[in-house]
Amino acid sequence: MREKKYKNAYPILKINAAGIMAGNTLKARTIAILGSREVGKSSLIIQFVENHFVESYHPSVETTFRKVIRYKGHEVEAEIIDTAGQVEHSILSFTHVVGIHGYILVYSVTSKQSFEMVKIIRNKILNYSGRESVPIVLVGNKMDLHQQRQLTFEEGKNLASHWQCAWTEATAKRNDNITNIFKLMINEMEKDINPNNKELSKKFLNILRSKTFSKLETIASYILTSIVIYCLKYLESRIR
Ligand SMILES: Nc1nc2c(ncn2[C@@H]2O[C@H](COP(=O)(O)OP(=O)(O)OP(=O)(O)O)[C@@H](O)[C@H]2O)c(=O)[nH]1
Repeated sequence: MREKKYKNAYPILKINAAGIMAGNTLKARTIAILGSREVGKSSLIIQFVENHFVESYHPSVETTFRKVIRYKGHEVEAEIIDTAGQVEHSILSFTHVVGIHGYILVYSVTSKQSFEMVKIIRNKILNYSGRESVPIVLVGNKMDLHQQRQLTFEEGKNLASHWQCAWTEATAKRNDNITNIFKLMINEMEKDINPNNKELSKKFLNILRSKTFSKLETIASYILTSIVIYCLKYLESRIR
């Protein structure tokens, strides 16, 4: 496997343990880009960081890029990890969830298999992190390849609404929606760190629902057990 060389690439995987406030507004955020091979992960990053498109394909070795992103009046120092494409036998390691603030999960609109792979990857992330949800932007790349499309716009959109995450289609080749992917990512990460009242009440309601549910189950099984005991005692007294 050849290692790609890029202007702004740092051939290291040094991950911050948490978001760091440097000065007043500069925040550091670590983003991992995951997905099947050849879906265009490196191309998306290179287009975003270096403003050009790489036509040739070389399988990636993990590489880290940095870019300062301006977002809602703040500057975010993004560390973007370009991972090697995931294949069935090598999906994700534990290092991909340590110190990562957000995930860009990429599929190609020309590959159903890559769409299935993002589902597997998300499950792995949730399992490793032990969380019910993490900040995710789902990206359907290669939207310029109309003739080769295997996935509709709606399929991507529906999956994202099921996961309650951000989603967009994009094309690294035509440079469409690339900056938007990273703005969506920052938005998702900020929501996760500073949830607004609506999101807080949603989370609270979910907890309440699950607690109420388990409470109801306990009460129901208590009542049922009491009835059975009462019936047995009644039968016993009748027999005597
Ligand atoms: N038509 C088209 N081709 C693209 C697009 N994005 C990437 N490609 C091409 O798809 C191939 C794979 O792109 P990469 O960026 O290397 O894919 P990757 O996901 O990083 O691949 P791995 O390193 O194996 O994980 C390259 O030949 C790119 O030129 C796109 O938006 N449209």
